[in-house]
Amino acid sequence: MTTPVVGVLALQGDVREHLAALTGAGVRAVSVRRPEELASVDGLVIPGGESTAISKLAVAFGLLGPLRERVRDGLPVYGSCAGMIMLADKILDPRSGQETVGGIDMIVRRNAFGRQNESFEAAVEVAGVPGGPVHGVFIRAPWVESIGAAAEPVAEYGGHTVAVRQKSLLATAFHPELTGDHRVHALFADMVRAAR
Ligand SMILES: NC(=O)CC[C@H](N)C(=O)O
Repeated sequence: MTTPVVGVLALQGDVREHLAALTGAGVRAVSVRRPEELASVDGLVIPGGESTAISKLAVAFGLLGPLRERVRDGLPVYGSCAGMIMLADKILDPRSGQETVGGIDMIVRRNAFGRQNESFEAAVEVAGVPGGPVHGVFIRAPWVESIGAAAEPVAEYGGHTVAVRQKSLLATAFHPELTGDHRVHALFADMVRAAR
């Protein structure tokens, strides 16, 4: 089987770090900025950054509709932090005009762990990631306020769900792409291979 091609939505956020982590996890990583680019990938990462900006740029670049369509058709997608917010069916405190792609049956609270200067790092056990806890970097991180029957919590921190999986969709409130540990991206790469 050929190596899967995984895109990173390159509108705003830490795109380069995800490209590097995906390469480290053994897939071919490419930037996605246009609908034609989205059409040709086997999986997609929505990076950390600012979900309001990513949402507005997705609309401006004509990507929101195609993103929703590909998610509906089963495209594997992994979202970290702002990307988790983009994958939520509902967010509690959207800025005006903020849209999500949706796909995961959950309600997410933005900036739930506090402001930039309340960012923190913690060891987090993630179901499906072997070899012990991952080093979770939480930067103005969301948490999952509530989760529907279709979705499965795969990590908790401080009494809150901080990672979720629903079929071929994966979301983490933290940023494994900033740590040099590629195990979460490797889990996602396996999900992409399984979906092909
Ligand atoms: N590190 C992050 O991606 C922060 C997410 C940001 N708080 C948002 O609402 O989009």
